[in-house]
Amino acid sequence: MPTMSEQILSRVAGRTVRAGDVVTANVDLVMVHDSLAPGIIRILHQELGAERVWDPQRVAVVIDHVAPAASVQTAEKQQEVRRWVRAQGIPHLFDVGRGISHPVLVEEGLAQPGMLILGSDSHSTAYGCVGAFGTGMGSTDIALALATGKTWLRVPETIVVRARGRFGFGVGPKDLALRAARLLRADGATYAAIEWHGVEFLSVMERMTLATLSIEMGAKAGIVPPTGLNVTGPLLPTVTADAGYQEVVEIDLDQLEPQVSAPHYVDNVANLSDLGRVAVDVVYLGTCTNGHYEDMAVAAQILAGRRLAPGVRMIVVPASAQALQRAAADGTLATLLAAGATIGTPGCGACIGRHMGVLAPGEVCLFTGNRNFRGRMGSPEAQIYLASPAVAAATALTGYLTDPRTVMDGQPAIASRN
Ligand SMILES: CC(C)[C@H](C(=O)O)[C@@H](O)C(=O)O
Ligand code: SF4
Repeated sequence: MPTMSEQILSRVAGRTVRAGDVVTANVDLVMVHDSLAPGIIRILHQELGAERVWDPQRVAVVIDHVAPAASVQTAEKQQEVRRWVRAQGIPHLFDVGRGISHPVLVEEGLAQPGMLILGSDSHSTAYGCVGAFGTGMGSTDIALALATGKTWLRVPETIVVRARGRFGFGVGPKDLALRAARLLRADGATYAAIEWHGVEFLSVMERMTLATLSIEMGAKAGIVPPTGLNVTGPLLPTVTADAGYQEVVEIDLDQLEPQVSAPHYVDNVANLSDLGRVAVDVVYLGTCTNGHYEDMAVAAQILAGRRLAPGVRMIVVPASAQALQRAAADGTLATLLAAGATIGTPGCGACIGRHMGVLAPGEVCLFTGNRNFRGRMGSPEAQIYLASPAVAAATALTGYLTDPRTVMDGQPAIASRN
C-alpha cells in the first residue's frame, strides 16, 4: 500500500509511482518570498528566457523575511518584487504584516491536502500540516517551476514518527519534534518523507510545528495525515497500515519531558532537566514553527498576572496577522503585554538575524524557532537554545532555563487538548 508521499506524487505525476522513482510532476502551487524573489525573477527572465509565469493563480508571493524593510536596499528589492507581481497579474501577494508564508498560505486556503507545493524556502515542509507534500527548492528549480508548472523529483522513502498517549502539563508539539530530532539526528531522515502519526488531536498550526521541523532532520517533506481537520483538497492522503516504511520511530507522549536544543545544532537535544542553570537574556517567541496563536496562548497562560524577570527581554512576533488578531481579540495579547513582553510585526522577525531583535556577542536567547546555528540570529558569539513556547514563558519569568511545570502550581500549561 502506498505511503502518503506516494499517493500525492502519483496524483501529480499522473501515474502510479513508488519510492525511488524519479518523476516529472505538475506543481499545484509555488511560493516565493522576498528574500529570494529578486534572484528567482532574474533567473526566470534572463536565464530561462520565460516572459510570464505559467499560471499566476498558482503562484503566491510573500513579503515576510525582512518585513517591514530594514534598509533602503531591502526596500528597493521589495518594490521591485511588488512591481513584478503586478506585471505578471499574480493575485496572491501577501505584503508586510500579513505574516510568514507558511501559515499564511494555509490560512488563505491556498495550501490544501494532496497538493504538491514548492517554496523558495527550506521550511516549505510546513504545508504537510494539512496533508500536502511541501518541499523547499533552490532558486533555479523554483524559477523552472514558475516557467513551466512542472518539476522533477525522486519519490522519497518514508520514516514514520509515531506518537502514543497525550502530552502532560507543559509539554507540547515542539517537545515531540525536538525529541524526534534527538532520535533521528540532523541527517537521520535525509531525503525521506517523515509521516507524523498519532497526532490527530493537534490543531493545524500545532501540526505545522512538526512539519517545519521535519527539514531539520533532513526530510524532503513532513506530512501529517489530514484527519480531524475541516479541510478539503485535490486528495486526502491516508495512512495505510502496511505501507513499506523505511523506519518507524515511537515516542511516548505520556513520558515526554520538556526538550531543549542547545547551541549550535538542532539535534543537540536534551531533557531540560538535564541542562542545569542556564541564564537567558532574551526570550523570543515567534516563527513559522512556534509563533502561532496557540503558542502565544500557552505563553499567556503561564505569564498571566506575573512579570518578566528583571533584565529579561521578551519579544513576541506573531506568525501571521490572523494569529495576532485572534490573540488581540481574546486578551492573550494584553496578558503578554502586561507581563512586560513586546510585540513585533507578524513575519519572520529576528529568526534569521536580519532585524527586530538581532543578538549581541555573549547574549543567550531562548528561541521558539527551528534553528540555533551559530550566528543565525546575529552575533556568532551569541547562544541560541530552542524550546517550546511553554518553556519560553517559564524562562521569561525566572531569567534562566525553566521547566514550565515548576511555575504552574499544578495548572495545565497547555490547556486545550490534553
Ligand atoms: C531565507 C530562506 C531562504 C531560509 C530558508 O530557506 O529556510 C530561511 O527561511 C530560514 O529559515 O533559514
Ligand atoms: S520564520 Fe524563520 S524558519 Fe520560518 S520561514 Fe521565516 S526565517 Fe525561515
